[in-house]
Amino acid sequence: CVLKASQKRRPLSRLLEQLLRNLEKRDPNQFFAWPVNDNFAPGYSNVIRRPMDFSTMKQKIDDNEYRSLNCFISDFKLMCNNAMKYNKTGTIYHKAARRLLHAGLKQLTPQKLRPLGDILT
Ligand SMILES: COc1ccc(OC)c(-c2cc(C(C)=O)n3cccnc23)c1
Repeated sequence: CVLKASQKRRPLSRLLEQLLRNLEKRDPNQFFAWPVNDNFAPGYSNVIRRPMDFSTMKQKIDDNEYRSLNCFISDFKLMCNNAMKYNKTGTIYHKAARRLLHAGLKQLTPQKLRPLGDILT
């Protein structure tokens, strides 16, 4: 039988896409959906050396750039930490990043991921 396109994806890619969708739900304002634009964030590219956002993470999944779950989690943390570095404490972006990081890492604990089986090993 012919596998559907989604079934042809590598198991890790399908897992990461599912995890990404769940993380994106924690960003209702879509502050993290796209790369931060220097026009809206003056001097951003001078302060943040390694920008990251959900659309870039999705592209990296599609390009099979993530060799492991840990690499995926590192990019998620980078994205949140960038926002907490550039934006002052108390700003909506700093608060959104702290909330997103906290909620996201709770979804990525071994207890939550163990049921997904041995594709993580
Ligand atoms: C107000 O609406 C938007 C829409 C998209 C954004 O980034 C993709 C942002 C945004 C996202 C950020 C972050 C994540 O630092 N940011 C910082 C300064 C100014 N704007 C932003 C805001």
